Amino acid sequence: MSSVMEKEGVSLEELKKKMAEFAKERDWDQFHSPRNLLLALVGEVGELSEIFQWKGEVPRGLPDWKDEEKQHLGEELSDVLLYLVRLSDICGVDLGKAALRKLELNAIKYPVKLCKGSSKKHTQFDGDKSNVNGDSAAAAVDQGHQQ
Ligand SMILES: Nc1ccn([C@H]2C[C@H](O)[C@@H](COP(=O)(O)OP(=O)(O)OP(=O)(O)O)O2)c(=O)n1
Repeated sequence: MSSVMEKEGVSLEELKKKMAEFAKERDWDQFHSPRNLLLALVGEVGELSEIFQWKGEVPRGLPDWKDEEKQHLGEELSDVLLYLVRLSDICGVDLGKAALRKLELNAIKYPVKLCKGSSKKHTQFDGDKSNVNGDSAAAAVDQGHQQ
């Protein structure tokens, strides 16, 4: 166990394999259907939200939180991540690739020159709307990948 906890970095692929092993050893594949995993994920997002509930805004880095509170936060964040990784796997989606593609789409939808310092949604930008059309952004990203 200590070797796992001392590890510096972890990949989505590793988490995917560990979740698959975890489920297989327990004969839980039967329960890990897309819908069940989605509901479990949403439940864990609820548990994560409870940690922040009624606290008001909290400063970045959570400097005033006790170690136990931060550890609990790490556990709930992990539950969300693990169910998300498992849901993606069971749905046949390569989450790492999908996330990288989405980052590229986001960069096209939110060009620095239009949105720097603004939290507006891309549909609210003035100016060149051709830059912020989701379909054309997707086509541009996918064409780039084919070249
Ligand atoms: N059928 C299941 C049940 C659990 N888990 C794994 C994924 C989560 O990381 C964690 C969730 O376990 P619990 O449902 O016991 O939830 P918590 O860990 O949040 O515990 P509690 O609800 O008691 O706070 O266990 C899983 O993969 N498949």
